[in-house]
Amino acid sequence: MDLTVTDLSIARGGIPVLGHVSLTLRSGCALVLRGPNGIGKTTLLRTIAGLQPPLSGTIGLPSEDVAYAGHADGIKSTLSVTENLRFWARIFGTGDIAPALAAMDLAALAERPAHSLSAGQKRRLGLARLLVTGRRFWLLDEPTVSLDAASVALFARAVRTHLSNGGATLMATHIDLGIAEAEVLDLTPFRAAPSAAAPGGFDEAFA
Ligand SMILES: Nc1ncnc2c1ncn2[C@@H]1O[C@H](COP(=O)(O)OP(=O)(O)OP(=O)(O)O)[C@@H](O)[C@H]1O
Repeated sequence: MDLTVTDLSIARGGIPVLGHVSLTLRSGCALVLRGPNGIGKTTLLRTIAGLQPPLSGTIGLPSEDVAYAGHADGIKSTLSVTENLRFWARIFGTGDIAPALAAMDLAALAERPAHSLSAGQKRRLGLARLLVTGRRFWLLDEPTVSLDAASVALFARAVRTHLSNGGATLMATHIDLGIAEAEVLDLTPFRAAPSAAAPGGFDEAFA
């Protein structure tokens, strides 16, 4: 089954940001969301991930098949790298964490408490989490923030492997991951017309 988004309109903090977005993401494919700061890339990913409702339109996807990696890494700081991954493997009902440790070059850091990792190492752990979910559709918001060139290359390889195993990725990123088959969707033409904020609308508890 594909991930389909049809005629979706979305808001953030009560203010419409994007209107009438449609896209399809098929197995084995990567789609990159582009557009200027504030256009609504994060809001679109959050909506597709089910973290907020759309204003209108439909999202057709098997929600149990989606893994979302947002700006926060979702790491438990008092647990070690291994314990973090085992925790997520249990949540998602998967088993072996060794391939995820290897893919994101975390084996040497396996017993380190997560709070002692550098920003880039934490990001690698957050991305390794995707690998233990066993989920087919990865929704990724700026996945390469804090990563050095070698780690970006590791991540790009993990994405390519995921695609070749029938997975798919929808990601917002400003950098070129060198994934030849990736398509690009520029959200600029879907910017919502300016309108008044909904009553009480600006701030959101869930930023
Ligand atoms: N917590 C929030 N409460 C209210 N408005 C918000 C909140 N977070 C973002 N916004 C606004 O929603 C709009 C869309 O923001 P969003 O983060 O989706 O854009 P983006 O394309 O991901 O931006 P960037 O490239 O800077 O990450 C922007 O105008 C932003 O100011």
